[in-house]
Amino acid sequence: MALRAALRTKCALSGFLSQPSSSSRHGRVCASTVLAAQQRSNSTSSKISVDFDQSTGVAVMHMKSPPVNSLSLDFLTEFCISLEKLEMDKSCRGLIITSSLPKVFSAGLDILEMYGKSPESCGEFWKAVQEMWLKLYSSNMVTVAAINGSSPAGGCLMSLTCDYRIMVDNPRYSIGLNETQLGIVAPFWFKDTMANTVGHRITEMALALGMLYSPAEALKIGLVDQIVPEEKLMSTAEQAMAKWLAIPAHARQLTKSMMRKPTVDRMTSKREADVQNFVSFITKDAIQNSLRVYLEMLKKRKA
Ligand SMILES: CC/C=C\C/C=C\CCCC/C=C/C(=O)SCCNC(=O)CCNC(=O)[C@H](O)C(C)(C)COP(=O)(O)OP(=O)(O)OC[C@H]1O[C@@H](n2cnc3c(N)ncnc32)[C@H](O)[C@@H]1OP(=O)(O)O
Repeated sequence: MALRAALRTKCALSGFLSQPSSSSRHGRVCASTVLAAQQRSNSTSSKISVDFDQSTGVAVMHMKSPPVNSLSLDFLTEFCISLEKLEMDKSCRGLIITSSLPKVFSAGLDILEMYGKSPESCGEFWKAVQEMWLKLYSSNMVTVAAINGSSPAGGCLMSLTCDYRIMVDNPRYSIGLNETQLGIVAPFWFKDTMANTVGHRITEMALALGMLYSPAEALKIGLVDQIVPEEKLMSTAEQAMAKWLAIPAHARQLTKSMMRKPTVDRMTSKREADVQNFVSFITKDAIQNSLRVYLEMLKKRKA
């Protein structure tokens, strides 16, 4: 509810995909300049910026929340607002999600939202995570993840909700649902999303061992669809997008719905119980202790 309220308030306050400003009142301008301005629009919030090209119907969402694009409540709220606005704009048919930060696509859920927080805060946070997944997994747009850095846990989930994943081929980057390494458990809908992509057995091993895969390994098991050099990432994403957009929209959307609806329905039917499960699990002393140890390990690794 809090997320929905925040969405309503922010939507009312901020103009999204701000109307391209015509410079014609300042005198004569080149027609192509005006056309280009009319065809592109930009929206920026503190953690997300969106470039929308009306001539292609494709928006690029840049995650820009240093240091690691962790999915905090604020980040998720902004993310969902941006997504909802794009979804409502009938001229927007495709979305590419990428990171503006070097080396990291997204570090996954913000651990600080789960550590030392009240049950109420944890509950609100979890609802925002559910909302992000639901919106992306059932989006009518073609969604492409352009993964230009590491993408553990919630970052991997975000990528998995897209229709197509392209990752930069850099062996320093990794991707996977590594929750068990933190002493926590990926919920059933994280598991379902991965199993829908790479199959049951690979998911079983990957989740149990908290596997993080290099781009080449991820390609091998089908966790990503393509790996490319960094400089080719966006052009490859645009090519993939064009291929998906060439399919008649209603046929593509119905097919996506047919493939994903059982997973979405399962999650939505258990949504409340899932929040309760999360809150009771994450606030346990033993789990809090595991998160503390993991946070310390992250800090030590840095030192
Ligand atoms: C029965 C079950 C019922 C219900 C379900 C219950 C449970 C729970 C399910 C929860 C599902 C959880 C999903 C998640 O996403 S958990 C998050 C997992 N993420 C990670 O493990 C990633 C950790 N981070 C890293 O590995 C690296 O940071 C990364 C991304 C490779 C980048 O490396 P680098 O560029 O070197 O950056 P640093 O490591 O130096 O990090 C910089 C800075 O950021 C802090 N940080 C990193 N990741 C996170 C994070 N996820 N959340 C919060 N903060 C993060 C890090 O500590 C550094 O902080 P500093 O203050 O030292 O600058």
